[in-house]
Amino acid sequence: MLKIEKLTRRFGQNLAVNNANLEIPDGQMVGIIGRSGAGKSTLLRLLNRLIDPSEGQILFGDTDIAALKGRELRAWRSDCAMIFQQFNLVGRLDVVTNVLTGRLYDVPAWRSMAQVFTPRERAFAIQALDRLGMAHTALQRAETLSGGQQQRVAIARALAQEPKILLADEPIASLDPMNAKIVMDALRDINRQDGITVICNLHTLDTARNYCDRIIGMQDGRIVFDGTPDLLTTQMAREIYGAEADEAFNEAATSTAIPTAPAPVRVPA
Ligand SMILES: Nc1ncnc2c1ncn2[C@@H]1O[C@H](COP(=O)(O)OP(=O)(O)OP(=O)(O)O)[C@@H](O)[C@H]1O
Repeated sequence: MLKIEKLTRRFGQNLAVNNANLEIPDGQMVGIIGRSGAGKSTLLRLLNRLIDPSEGQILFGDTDIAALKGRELRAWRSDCAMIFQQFNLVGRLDVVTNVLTGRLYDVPAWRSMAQVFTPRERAFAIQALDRLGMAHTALQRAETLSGGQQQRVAIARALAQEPKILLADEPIASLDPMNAKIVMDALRDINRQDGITVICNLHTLDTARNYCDRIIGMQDGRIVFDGTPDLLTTQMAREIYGAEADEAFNEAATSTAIPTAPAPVRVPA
């Protein structure tokens, strides 16, 4: 169980996360929605301690996450893998090495600097890639992959950490609908098959509704909705998104619906 109590993060006078309380049982798939600047990314970054809370508590079981330091903090960051909108792969490195960096917390410094990994670690990385349908790209440089493929590699890298929680910060915001669906299906499979808790910031409402057991709505740093998708009325969703409601409701733009025809190919001039 992940529990946050009165969690607050200030940037100067700005309350990015304001007195948030949540209990997330193991194995849930949670979508966080809200307009730009609502505090979604800050909440995720607090959870894996990329940033520190100004006030409040983060508890995982009996562990006080906000108090962790040094090796224990590194172990928590590894337990709590994160994927990002922009994938954050090292473009000039091959795919399998990118995935292996997911295990660096567990590898002595000299081996990580020299990028020396054991056959067992390599086999584990290939297995993670295979789950995402990406094993055939193992020796390709990451920068040669499409955005959708890069995000699948980023998920494989997260899996290589053997996390308990997977945090995803707008994982499909840069992807076309077909790739968005592949990535969301992969996150759901990992959640269902491995029992890993998935907490995912999502901009489009229909994606949150289609994939998540639970939706959390944020507005100006506060949690203003917390419930199952069927409890989120259109009126409530419109209030959460405010001026961005039309964009968030616009399924054609970034939703996970499969397009009926292939996207047009742009021919270079
Ligand atoms: N490092 C920072 N320094 C100063 N202010 C910050 C910082 N990070 C976030 N903020 C502010 O905190 C608030 C919440 O930002 P956050 O990125 O968490 O929102 P968000 O809901 O994830 O938005 P988006 O969907 O645009 O990513 C915003 O007002 C933002 O400007």
